[in-house]
Amino acid sequence: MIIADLHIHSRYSRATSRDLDPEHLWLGAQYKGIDLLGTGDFTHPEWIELLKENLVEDGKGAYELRPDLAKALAPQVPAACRRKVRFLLSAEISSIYKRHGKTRKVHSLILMPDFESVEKLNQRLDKIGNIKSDGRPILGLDAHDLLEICLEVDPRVIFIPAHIWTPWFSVFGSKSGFDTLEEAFDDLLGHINALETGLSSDPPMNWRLSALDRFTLVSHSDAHSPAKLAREADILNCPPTYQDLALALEDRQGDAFYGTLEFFPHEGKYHLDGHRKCGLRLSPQETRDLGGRCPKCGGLLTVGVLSRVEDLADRPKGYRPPDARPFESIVPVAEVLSEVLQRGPATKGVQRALHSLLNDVGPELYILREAPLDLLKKKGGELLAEAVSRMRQGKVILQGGYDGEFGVVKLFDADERSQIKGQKGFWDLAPRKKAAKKTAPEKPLPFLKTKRKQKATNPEVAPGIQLNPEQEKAVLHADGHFIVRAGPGTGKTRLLVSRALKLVEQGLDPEKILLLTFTNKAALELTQRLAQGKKGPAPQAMTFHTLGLTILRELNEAPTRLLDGEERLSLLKPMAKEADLRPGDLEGMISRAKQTLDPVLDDQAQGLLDAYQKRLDLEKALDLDDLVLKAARFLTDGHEQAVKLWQGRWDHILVDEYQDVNPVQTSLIKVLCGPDTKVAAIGDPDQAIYGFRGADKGLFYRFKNDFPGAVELGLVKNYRSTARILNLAQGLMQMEPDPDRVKLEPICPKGPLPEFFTAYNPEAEAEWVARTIIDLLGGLDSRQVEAGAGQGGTYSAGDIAVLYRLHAQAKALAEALGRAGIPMQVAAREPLGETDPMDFKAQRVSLLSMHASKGLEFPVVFVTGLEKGLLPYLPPNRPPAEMDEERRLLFVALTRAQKQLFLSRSLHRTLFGKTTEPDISPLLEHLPEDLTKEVERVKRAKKHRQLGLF
Ligand SMILES: Nc1ncnc2c1ncn2[C@@H]1O[C@H](COP(=O)(O)OP(=O)(O)OP(=O)(O)O)[C@@H](O)[C@H]1O
Repeated sequence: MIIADLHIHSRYSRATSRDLDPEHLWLGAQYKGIDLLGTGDFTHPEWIELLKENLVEDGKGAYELRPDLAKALAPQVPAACRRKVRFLLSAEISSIYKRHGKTRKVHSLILMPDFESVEKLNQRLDKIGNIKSDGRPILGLDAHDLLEICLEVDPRVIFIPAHIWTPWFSVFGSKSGFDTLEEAFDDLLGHINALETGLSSDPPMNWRLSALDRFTLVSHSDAHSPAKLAREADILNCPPTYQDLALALEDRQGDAFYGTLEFFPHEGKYHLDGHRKCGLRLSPQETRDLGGRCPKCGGLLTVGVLSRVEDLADRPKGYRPPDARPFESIVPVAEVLSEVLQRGPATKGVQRALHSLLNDVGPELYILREAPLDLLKKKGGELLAEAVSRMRQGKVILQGGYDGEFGVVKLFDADERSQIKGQKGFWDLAPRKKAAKKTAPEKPLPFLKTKRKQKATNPEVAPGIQLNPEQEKAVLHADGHFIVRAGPGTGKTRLLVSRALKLVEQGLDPEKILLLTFTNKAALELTQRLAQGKKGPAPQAMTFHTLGLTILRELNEAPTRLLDGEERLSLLKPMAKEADLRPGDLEGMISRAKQTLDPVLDDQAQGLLDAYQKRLDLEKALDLDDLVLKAARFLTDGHEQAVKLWQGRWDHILVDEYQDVNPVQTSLIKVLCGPDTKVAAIGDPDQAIYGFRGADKGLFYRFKNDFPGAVELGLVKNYRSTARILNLAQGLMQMEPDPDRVKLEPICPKGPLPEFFTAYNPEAEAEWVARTIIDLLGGLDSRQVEAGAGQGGTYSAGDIAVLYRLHAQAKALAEALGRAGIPMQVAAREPLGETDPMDFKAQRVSLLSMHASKGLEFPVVFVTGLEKGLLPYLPPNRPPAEMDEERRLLFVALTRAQKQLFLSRSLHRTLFGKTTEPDISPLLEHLPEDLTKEVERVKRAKKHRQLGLF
């Protein structure tokens, strides 16, 4: 028989002992009596490097400590404890994701046969999330998809749902788990052969679920320090190799998997139910009687493992399946000695006694399970022998743990103890100073004390949702051109798609309908929504650029080369130098000139534009601006043939985001109109944010002139944001009066007040964002949950966006979120290179610029850097950004939020190498104070420790 402990952590995991390196693990395994040990944390790049240096293959399918290291350490191992220790490569991954509308937090234990497969897996995971900041990384990846990736990397993977009953972080967890394994793993469940039962449950509890019969029930320590190794473990009846382990777990008939060593589940932190804050420990029945609410504070009770098992069980208490494996319940030797000696398990006295037992008797598991009682009596005294004997017979006094509070397992009560002779062992003990303390209390974490209660506010939007009367009016509008003025969240995209589909439904050929938008992303989204649930051809959605290119191609005017932004800039650089201009400024000037058919330019500008155009002509190249410009010119210049081809090709042209059009785009639309073409434009002048690029929101107001006979419609019902978010956003816009603006009507409830945080510097601001996100996610690990973060948890990382004015702000934010282990992605400015297909599925916090947030929505939005200089942006040595446009940009940012909005600014800011102490953004200066709630200020930035936030 061999003992295996496959789930442990290294020093690279959060809140673990510094001693967790390969050498200490090797020593620890000998003291405990472990033959086969998981390495833990193989996803961490530094740990895996260390493992590669310090472990060698044993030639049979496992790893061992490098012989020279083992030799040097050998004198530290008592002769009675010496054994061969093998390692297998293991890791734990935390998946936090939304599935079927609920946030799930599921931990998985993964074993891989060799370094090669580990590296392949790490390469894939590295593309999906942050595996560098924590040995137990948090990914926004569905546990099912994680298993799929593992299987793709190496079908030999051993994938074990970890500690399956813990309330916060497991597949059956009461807080964020599933009711069945099928729900969690679908089609891939067949690849799972084992389940880890965790400290708070033992085999008899698991036997009550017939759904678990098919699985091997395994137990491991999940140790965060060498002392905790093997507090639970597997007993195997096979050689210590990867292959044999895999077979043992798979073969439920054979006896290669013998059984397990178990904690008394009562000692686990989540055995019973209760409310730690209120000091309430409850049985499952009591919880049920109380309706799941704490009678003292009314808060939700934490439902423990026993309750959860009873809820899901289909068999009575005491049922034992025919092929159930044996198990033994053990109490760690240090805890036994702590009772015998009546001092804390970590005290010197207990440690000394432990060492002498290791020398005289053997490793801890041998002491607990096999050592003759006579020998224990001889080496440790009668009380020790009695304690061990009681433990072996299960004669223990139990007080169940609950809501993060460890339970208590005692071997004697006070009277019994004094009746047994030879109380002390034979160890030489210093006088006792303090009463024994069972476990060191865990330090509370510095969470913000802002309490937030979350209620679902937005109505769940089903695909076939009803249009409201104003939307319907626009969808069905039949007479000529029209423009819809519609604020944020009023359903503009929905309206466009519905109108296009309605026209098809009414019998119009889909080819006669064109939808126009600005970005590839928006075009793709429209295309997908148009295709949804429809068979046959759908109307076409494309960008203005694509339209321009299509027209030029058909007219045989397509360029041989198309210059992207970067190529254009490098072409402009020498010209800019000569003219003593910044390349960016020259590019802006040229681009703006190309947004109108007849630009009015001064001589210098005209000269530069001509010179640039000559270079393009030489290379037979066009830039992106040229696509629309050239197409529009070709058609407006009266090329008869071309006009014939294109005019009236579409009966309906639907234009999204009309506030962002430029004069060339409008000219193109106009020239495409035949006598029967109807243009439907939709937009929001309050969201016009591309004036700096040549967009002209005046065109929105001039629509009726450009498209004669047009009428104006409006949408005012906002389906996205809570009333309080809208109050703030609309309050902001009052500084830009517009008699035609209509007040938005919130459909969602009031919601919480947006919170405003003032930080000392950008790092502190970023840390606040990270802490608040952890709180919103309900904690990323059990320490955070136990410190009070568990009240949140209705959100997943994908529900959250952090917005900033400049990409330069992203660094501090990404670093803080990365250190905290929060799954996140910084929106790339340029198109991404190669991405993992699973990348699209991963749920992460989005870090993106306010401009890039246009058209998106998130349940929770942070808008950071609300300072003068950033908003409005005052670039050094260049004209300041236009105040009104910056206000609209902020309006766009605020109105991305559905349920919760957080705002922040910093008292110091370093930009372009200069540190300033900026005032609050002047955009916010005149806002009534009661539109936001000020939250705690951070005075000084804390120095970062390796553990980041904590
Ligand atoms: N009639 C409706 N009933 C319920 N929900 C709706 C309705 N119309 C739109 N919505 C929902 O309102 C939200 C906002 O819609 P959409 O994204 O189309 O807004 P938008 O007007 O394009 O916003 P923005 O201008 O800010 O980008 C979406 O979640 C959408 O599903």
